[in-house]
Amino acid sequence: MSQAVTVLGGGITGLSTAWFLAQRLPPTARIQLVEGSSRLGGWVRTDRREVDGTSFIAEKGPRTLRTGRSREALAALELVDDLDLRSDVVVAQKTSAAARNRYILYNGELNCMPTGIGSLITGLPPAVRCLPRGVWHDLTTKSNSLAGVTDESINSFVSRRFGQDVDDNLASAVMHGIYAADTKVLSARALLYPFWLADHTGKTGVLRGLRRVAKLSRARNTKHALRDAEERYSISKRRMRNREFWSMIDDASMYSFRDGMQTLTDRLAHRLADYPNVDIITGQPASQARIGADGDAEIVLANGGVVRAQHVINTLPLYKIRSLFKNRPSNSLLDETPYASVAVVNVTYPKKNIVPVDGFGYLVPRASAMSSKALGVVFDSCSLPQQDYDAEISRLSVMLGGSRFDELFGSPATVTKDVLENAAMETISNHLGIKVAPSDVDATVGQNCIPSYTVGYIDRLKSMHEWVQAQLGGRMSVVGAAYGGPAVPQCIMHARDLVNHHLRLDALEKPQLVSGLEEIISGFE
Ligand SMILES: C=Cc1c2[nH]c(c1C)Cc1[nH]c(c(CCC(=O)O)c1C)Cc1[nH]c(c(C)c1CCC(=O)O)Cc1[nH]c(c(C)c1C=C)C2
Repeated sequence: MSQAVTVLGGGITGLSTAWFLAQRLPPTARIQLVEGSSRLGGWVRTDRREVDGTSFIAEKGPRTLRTGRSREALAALELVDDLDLRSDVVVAQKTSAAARNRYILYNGELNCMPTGIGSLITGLPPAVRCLPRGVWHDLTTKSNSLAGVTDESINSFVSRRFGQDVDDNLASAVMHGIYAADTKVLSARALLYPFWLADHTGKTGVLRGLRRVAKLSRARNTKHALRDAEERYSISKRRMRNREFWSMIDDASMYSFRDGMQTLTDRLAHRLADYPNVDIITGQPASQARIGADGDAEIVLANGGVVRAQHVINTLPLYKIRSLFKNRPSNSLLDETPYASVAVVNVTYPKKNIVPVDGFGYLVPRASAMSSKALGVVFDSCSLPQQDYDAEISRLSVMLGGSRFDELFGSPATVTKDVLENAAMETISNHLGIKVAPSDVDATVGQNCIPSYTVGYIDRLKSMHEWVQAQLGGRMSVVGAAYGGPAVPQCIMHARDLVNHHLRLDALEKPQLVSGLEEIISGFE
């Protein structure tokens, strides 16, 4: 058989993986992307809605991407550039209210997060007053990490070093906004790695230890000096070619596309379809993965069809990978990783500036959980007004559920739209005081959409590395939101890194001891 690589999953990770393969493999190599549902894009989904002749978008998943100089931000921007989406990009400038003002719900009021040292002079809002005390506590208290403990919850870590209030009012809110999960279960070692390391590798506490950790990580990064230099060179060439785009990005704190995030996945899907050596199979879930008689990897589809390849890049969520292997040995990451379900309720008003404050939106910390069914609200029209197309509208998104989904609304599989939409309207009325009737309300449930990196995650990731290597005789690797972080740019960067890594090792043609997790794991060493 001529070279063939199969990509399982047609979300942002699967599409990006197929794209990097198509870019780097010769045209004689077959690339087969298998998606179980009839739609590509996964959790990235932008609905177009129309009310009284006004058309607008409703973002159902991730809605903005971060700019900046991190490898992941640049990987996503390079992809946007290569897909010729530069003129579709809309940004929130660094100086905009959306970039500067982020709120936390505290005692029923919106408290604006400090943006700099100036906030100390203007006065800190009540939710944040615990922070200077917490910083002082960390600076003046020697390391109190427990000997022999290899991980702990973010709640335990933050309250041990900075005080319980800092977790109750601040850290829990931030983690709701990213993982829709509680800091009492999330891993400090996995999600706050530099801070956790600073505490565990010295006696000075977290903040004083950070300088030492930065030095260590600079020393470790020399390992990647060549790669980093190549990446810097590639960006500088792009800057020369498309000055206007890159300088717009330099001034921005986040971006999306005029017609929403799905622009990115749609363009990937269209460009992939143009490659004669890429086959996209939709509406056929993979039901089994096995080794065929000739030693190649085989993916059995629900209709009985079989897709053969020398290598399978599996981007499915862990709960779908579980069912692909008959009589498989147990694995703690596969078997024990919970996923959060989030309901996004898009609410549109026939009027501009409906929200009484300007900003990105607000998050609900644990301290306010009893007085709120929502995890947070995003002020979409304030963040990216370009997406309103000059219409007289205001768009908001209310995020519900997460770790309290079942307790508040029952099962995400059976909850009705009405229940969620009523909870969203109650949230908007109680927290923002908006009483006027919206022109459109639409709830969508993302069932099991965000993996929770719970305590012990890194050890489980290492065990997954071995488990993957043992499957399909070295002909499978994994990449996606459950490993190197759930943000879209992280998924894109890890897809690119995996393809480059496997090409270097020739692992896409011949079986090798690879898992796709090598670089992610080395980041924790
Ligand atoms: C559908 C709800 C989601 C919640 N978290 C995520 C989604 C898709 C995933 C996520 N959200 C953020 C990050 C970090 C991004 C980064 O660091 O670059 C991730 C992985 C941050 C974030 N949170 C909210 C927004 C609008 C953003 C910016 C990125 C994005 O658009 O996803 C708002 C928000 N998201 C959730 C809640 C509960 C919430 C509350 C206001 C859950």
